[in-house]
Amino acid sequence: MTDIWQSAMDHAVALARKAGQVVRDAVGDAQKEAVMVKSSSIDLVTQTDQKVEKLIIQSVKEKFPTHCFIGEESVAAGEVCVLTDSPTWIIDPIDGTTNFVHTFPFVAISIGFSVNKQVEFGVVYSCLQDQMYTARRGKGAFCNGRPLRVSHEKDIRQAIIATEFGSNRDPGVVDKVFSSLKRVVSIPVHGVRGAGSAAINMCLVASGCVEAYYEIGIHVWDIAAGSLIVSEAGGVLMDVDGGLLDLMSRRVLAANNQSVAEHLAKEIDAFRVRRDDAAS
Ligand SMILES: O=P(O)(O)OC[C@@]1(O)O[C@H](CO)[C@@H](O)[C@@H]1O
Ligand SMILES: [Mg+2]
Ligand SMILES: [Mg+2]
Repeated sequence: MTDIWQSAMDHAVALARKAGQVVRDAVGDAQKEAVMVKSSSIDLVTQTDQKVEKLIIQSVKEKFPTHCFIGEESVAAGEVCVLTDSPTWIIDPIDGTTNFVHTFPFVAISIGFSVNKQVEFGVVYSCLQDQMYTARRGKGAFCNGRPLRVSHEKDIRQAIIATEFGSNRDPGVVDKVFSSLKRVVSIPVHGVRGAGSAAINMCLVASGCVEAYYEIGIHVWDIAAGSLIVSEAGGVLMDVDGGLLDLMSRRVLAANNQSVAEHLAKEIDAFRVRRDDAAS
């Protein structure tokens, strides 16, 4: 049976590769680039983020003129951020802009594609590592064409957990982030890591390198593609409170299996943040 979204997915992979070249060409010069700030002094954006998002959206518009977009830098420029049932490209042109600015080598282009609010395919290109992660709903997840499978570990005490400190440094939020982290470290788990990119953290879960990843404060463009890559690699997704994942809620927990996920959810202070689709 023909896959109606195959040509869109092929286009996404080609665009991610092209965008990755733009990012690789710029990374050495990133420190010379004007680094601008968005929601806070540590929420960074560069001209390369904006250039890559334009490149992707322009090309998709030419090929699929009826499709919709949620793009990180377009939303920052005032576009609405609402996930509808229409075919929608959900784009993070550089996930890991802080890494990009500092030449820390985990920088991804993340492209998710949803229809009826369900992610149909996800593409995450870790461009400095030249690792192309892809997933098509119902057809598995791959890295550079090699099938991905989550870790078999069932005991969270034998696990590595990925998380991030986030870009909200309000003292009350920092307290909550650290109290969760203290509980997780004290389970005790084998270790805690963070790549500085939600998309890459999710690909690490899908690859079996880490058992789980959680974060509060991410956006839909950080996790749309990665969420399908995790589930197609056999993993589970949920809200940090153990409920159903809501792509717009800015909270995510991805794990290799239900038992690790549920144990982790019990340790997290699941505070709420303003939703991506909150009316502005
Ligand atoms: O603004 P960017 O680079 O697209 O993305 C933000 C982000 O890198 O920051 C978080 C770290 O707190 C990551 O989990 C998330 O993906
Ligand atoms: Mg991001
Ligand atoms: Mg970004």
